[in-house]
Amino acid sequence: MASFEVIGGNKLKGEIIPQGAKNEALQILCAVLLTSETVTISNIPDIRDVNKLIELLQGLGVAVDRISADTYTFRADNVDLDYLDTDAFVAQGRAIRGSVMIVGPMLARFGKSKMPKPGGDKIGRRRLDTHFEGFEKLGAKFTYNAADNFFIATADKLKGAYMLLDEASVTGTANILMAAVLAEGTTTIYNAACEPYVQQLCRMLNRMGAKISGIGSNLLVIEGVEKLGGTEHRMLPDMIEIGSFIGLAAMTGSEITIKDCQIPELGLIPDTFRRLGIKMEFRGDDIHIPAQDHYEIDTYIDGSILNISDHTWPGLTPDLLSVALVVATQAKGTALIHQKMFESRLFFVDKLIDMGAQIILCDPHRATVIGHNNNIPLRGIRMTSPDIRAGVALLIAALSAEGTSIIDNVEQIDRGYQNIDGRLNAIGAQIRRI
Ligand SMILES: CC(=O)N[C@H]1[C@@H](OP(=O)(O)OP(=O)(O)OC[C@H]2O[C@@H](n3ccc(=O)[nH]c3=O)[C@H](O)[C@@H]2O)O[C@H](CO)[C@@H](O)[C@@H]1O
Ligand SMILES: C=C(OP(=O)(O)O)C(=O)O
Repeated sequence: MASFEVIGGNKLKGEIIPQGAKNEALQILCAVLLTSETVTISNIPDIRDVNKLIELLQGLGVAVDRISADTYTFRADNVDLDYLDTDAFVAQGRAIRGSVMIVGPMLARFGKSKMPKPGGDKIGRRRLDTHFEGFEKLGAKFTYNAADNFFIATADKLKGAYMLLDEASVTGTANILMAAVLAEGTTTIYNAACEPYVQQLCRMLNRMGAKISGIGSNLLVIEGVEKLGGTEHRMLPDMIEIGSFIGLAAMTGSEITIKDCQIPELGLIPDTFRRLGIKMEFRGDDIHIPAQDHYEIDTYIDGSILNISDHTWPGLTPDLLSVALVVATQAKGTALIHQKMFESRLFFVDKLIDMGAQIILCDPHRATVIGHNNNIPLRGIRMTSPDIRAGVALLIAALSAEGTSIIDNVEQIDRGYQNIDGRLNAIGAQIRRI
């Protein structure tokens, strides 16, 4: 288990380039299974979860070539279905959440798929019903083996169908979509998730020959096609990393320019941080955050307390609430952070309270944060990173704190942030991997 030793209190200064989007990458990589032709993907982040998924694809027989630091070609012309029965596959599937999205493409192209309960953050219940109910609507037979936690889906030929998803699941929508593109006839997915990750997947599938309309909405219509071909795809910058850097700049009073952000794809993210008092300027496609000694949380028109809560897209992504929460600890004013989707994602506030933050955990979903207006710095402590986004929030807290912090279990952060210590040290942070 690796740790970070963080010497806090330094102001950072400079430019930082966001990595390619982790959650988009996990979808896009699974889609290479839909064709026997070559798919070239660029801006792939070099992070643990993505590398593990690439290893899983290689295990399945996909030919993978790294043609530059962030660009790979994939060719799934010799897929080995027997690999699904190996211990290596089970270990790889269990390691990451994104592995579940091989089920849709495998089912569509080979009529068979299985998957152990996938990994990912332990942030509350993460059910997969939406995925498998969708496959069943397309005519697949689904069995769940409770003894070893295995999901199995088979189908002779998938048939297009109308479905109203029980929830707008991000990976569920991607999975069903990847099955539906090769189904016979028309599929309609209502209450579909429409995060930029899903939009990007739709665009890539259309370039491969799929016929998907309604992209960006919660109503996707897919006319099935016989086969898909190769394509090229470039990942968007990671919007969660961009939001994390905005929060980092505010908490450390730093002047940072985040390069090439694809600002129109960021939805409510910039405005959410603005409401927490963070000033930012769009310079072309860069986001410039000036050094600010103080920032003040907005209130609503009637003077009531700001509530930052998650929602399915185009609402605010739940993956940035931990960062918003840590930012509020040094703002002037009060905010209520309401994590609606996951019931175990706010428990990390214990560590922030130990560092001196004023937070009341109202219940598992809600925390009230009373900011210090930067008058009382957080104190460095030893802590463990419970999940990827709490991990980065704690790293931001440690970088702003007085003294030295140790953050254990930084593999959680490495799941989704590429060389974060190296990149932040390059703009003035003091982080040592121990
Ligand atoms: C690999 C990947 O892409 N992971 C992301 C994906 O996870 P993932 O696709 O696993 O998450 P889902 O969208 O399925 O659901 C997330 C949670 O929200 C709940 N829910 C979902 C939709 C809804 O309308 N109502 C509702 O309450 C679900 O029950 C679940 O607890 O989307 C999540 C929600 O944006 C993100 O946190 C994860 O980072
Ligand atoms: C929860 C997340 O990831 P995963 O779904 O891979 O656990 C996340 O990216 O914030």
